[in-house]
Amino acid sequence: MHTDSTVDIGLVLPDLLGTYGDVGNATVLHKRLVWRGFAARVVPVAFGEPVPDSCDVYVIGGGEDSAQTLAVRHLRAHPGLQRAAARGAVILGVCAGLQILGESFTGADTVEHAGLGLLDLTSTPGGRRAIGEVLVQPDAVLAGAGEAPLAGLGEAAITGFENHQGRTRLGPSARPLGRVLAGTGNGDGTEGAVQGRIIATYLHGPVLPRNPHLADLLIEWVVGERPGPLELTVVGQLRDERLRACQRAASGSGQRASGASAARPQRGVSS
Ligand SMILES: NC(=O)CC[C@H](N)C(=O)O
Repeated sequence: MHTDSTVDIGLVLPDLLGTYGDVGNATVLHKRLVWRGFAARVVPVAFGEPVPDSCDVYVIGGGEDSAQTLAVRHLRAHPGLQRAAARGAVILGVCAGLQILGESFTGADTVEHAGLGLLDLTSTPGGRRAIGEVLVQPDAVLAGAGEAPLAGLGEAAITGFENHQGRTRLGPSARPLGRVLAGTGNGDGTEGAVQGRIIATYLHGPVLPRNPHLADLLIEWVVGERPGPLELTVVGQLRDERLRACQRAASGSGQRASGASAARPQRGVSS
């Protein structure tokens, strides 16, 4: 159980990394904590400010290549996030955030930029921009032989919206968040990355309002116990609507990812 009185949610560089409402991920964590009776606050960290290492959980969103390059320079110059990760802080990275948390990324400038080295992954530009709805089957269901399922995430599908040029290759220390059933994700049939208490994904939406089970997994890691259920009709409606849109994309178009997952049966896809 978390012992401090207040859960601090670090909102990392929302002025640079906040495309598609990604800052809403911090709002969702805050609300879902407060509704369960936890004291919580969002701690925005603006460009130019030092990065505190004291937060319990950090969210870092997406952005265009130029903003992403500025952001990584800032985060390397003020390594509070890296110190927090070393003591086990929970981190959610989205799109540019995913790439920044990795070992390196190459953007439109064709320069390889060093990342923060918190995730064993590298990102390089793909052939065409990946844009559209994404449907992901969590590895909790489709863990490979010898792989332990990602405890706490359950079988429910993850949905989101992607818009990125980068493709990401995971190293042996990271595992994917799931398998792509519609969309592109990492570009090899997998989506996102999990390593220790860090989860990263290409999914905007933002991802946490659309996937409350993912929000609650992060909260479980932060507070040290499984949070109780929240019955929120509007959240269920949003989830159902976005799942239907993703399933249409999965069954219809040429949006499917290249890679093994596209051929996998859609067993266990649930909300
Ligand atoms: N949406 C994003 O965060 C984009 C990330 C990165 N600039 C890319 O295009 O791959």
